[in-house]
Amino acid sequence: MSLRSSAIDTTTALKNTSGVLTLRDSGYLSREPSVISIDSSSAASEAAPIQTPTVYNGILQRKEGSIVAKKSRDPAVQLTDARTLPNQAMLSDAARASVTAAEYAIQAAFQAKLQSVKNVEWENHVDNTAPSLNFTFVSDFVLGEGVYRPEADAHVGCETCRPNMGQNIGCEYPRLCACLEYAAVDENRLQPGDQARYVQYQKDQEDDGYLADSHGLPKRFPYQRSKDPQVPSTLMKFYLESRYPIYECNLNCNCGPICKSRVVQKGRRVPLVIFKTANERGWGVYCKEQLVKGEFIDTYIGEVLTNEATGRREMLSAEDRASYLYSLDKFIGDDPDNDLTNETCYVVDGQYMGGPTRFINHSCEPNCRQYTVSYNKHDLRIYDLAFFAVEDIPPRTELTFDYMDKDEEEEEIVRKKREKDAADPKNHDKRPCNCGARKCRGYLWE
Ligand SMILES: C[S@@+](CC[C@H](N)C(=O)[O-])C[C@H]1O[C@@H](n2cnc3c(N)ncnc32)[C@H](O)[C@@H]1O
Repeated sequence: MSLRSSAIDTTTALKNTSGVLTLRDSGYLSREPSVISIDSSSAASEAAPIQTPTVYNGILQRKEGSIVAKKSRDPAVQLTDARTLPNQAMLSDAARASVTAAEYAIQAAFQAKLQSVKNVEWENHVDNTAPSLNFTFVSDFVLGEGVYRPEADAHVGCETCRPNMGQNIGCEYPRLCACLEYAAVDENRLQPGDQARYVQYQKDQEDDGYLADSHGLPKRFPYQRSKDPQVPSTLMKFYLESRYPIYECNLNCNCGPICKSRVVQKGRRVPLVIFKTANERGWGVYCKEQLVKGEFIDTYIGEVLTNEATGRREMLSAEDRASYLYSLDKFIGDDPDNDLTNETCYVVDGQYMGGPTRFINHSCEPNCRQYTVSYNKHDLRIYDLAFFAVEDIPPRTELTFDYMDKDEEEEEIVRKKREKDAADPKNHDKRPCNCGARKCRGYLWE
């Protein structure tokens, strides 16, 4: 599971059936001016199929929160062919105008957007820009058309567990807790009587992967009490070092809210800052406080799209644009019905909607990693993408993760491969990586 090398155009013009051009956001305050153009002939036709606008000759006015295209009756208003914009007169006006006022307005507008997000600030010590206004902070996944997710009250919870259990480690029934049905087996706690069952489990794993039946075998709880009194809990070493999915207890579990198997679901508690990087990586994120190894940071959220909807967005995108796409492909191959494939799995798009983690940059030697966290073991399509610190991270250190989620390699091996890749002309169109790590692979995506 990795961040996809894909790009989405930031154009947000949507034309609804009433012929009104609606901006999904305050795009007209955008730092990068966008030319919005519609074909005036197709605008008149209610019944015409929605198509990408091409040319606009007329006036734009603000109406009930939308930008509306309107032809002027004033003969003094000259028609402008939008295909030739910006024209020479506009360019010379722009060259003379001060941009300071616009920059302040954009900064203030972004600051206003941030008000809705607890414990997140932004700063820029590099230039006067602010992050794109064409982005809305949300607090959960926003399901796109054709995306289905069972309601939280339909999740299967652990019934054997008693209220207020699990204060130390988890539900305290490592063999029986229903939530741990697919959790990693704890080989250290196998009893002699488990042997035959364990051999069968290993065979099942070949076919069923993460969904192999491990009922009755001792399982690993995901979290442990932290040594730092400021940090409630940290991810267990096994999970931190593996890519095994983490199963947390849910709304329907008997164990109650203080069970230790509830961390990611309680949300971010650390203060984050979105900041402008100085080396062509756009915006990045740091935490104002010290993070300890295994500490939960936040989840990656955004619009959850079908693969077709993602493909449509990708068609419109420019190749060199930043990518915010995350495929939810963790359980491909484990689905007993084989319905889940690269073509049918959902994709999280953080470009237009998301949280502060959508600004986290890539590093080939990262200090964070993204883990699969599920509350509904029967839903293989939607789960949380949760970031944890994989080392102690001092305050104000940029947070990074590996977009390709690669295993660590020896520096010398990486160096040789990087040099070979750099010499290969077929790599010259690839996006270069500016992470600056000693083990940098040279490119963001393969
Ligand atoms: C998920 S976004 C991260 C936030 C982004 N920097 C921004 O300003 O919105 C991913 C994009 O950030 C840029 N990026 C992230 N890490 C980078 C790196 N190590 N080197 C170069 N560009 C990077 C690339 O444009 C990439 O497509």
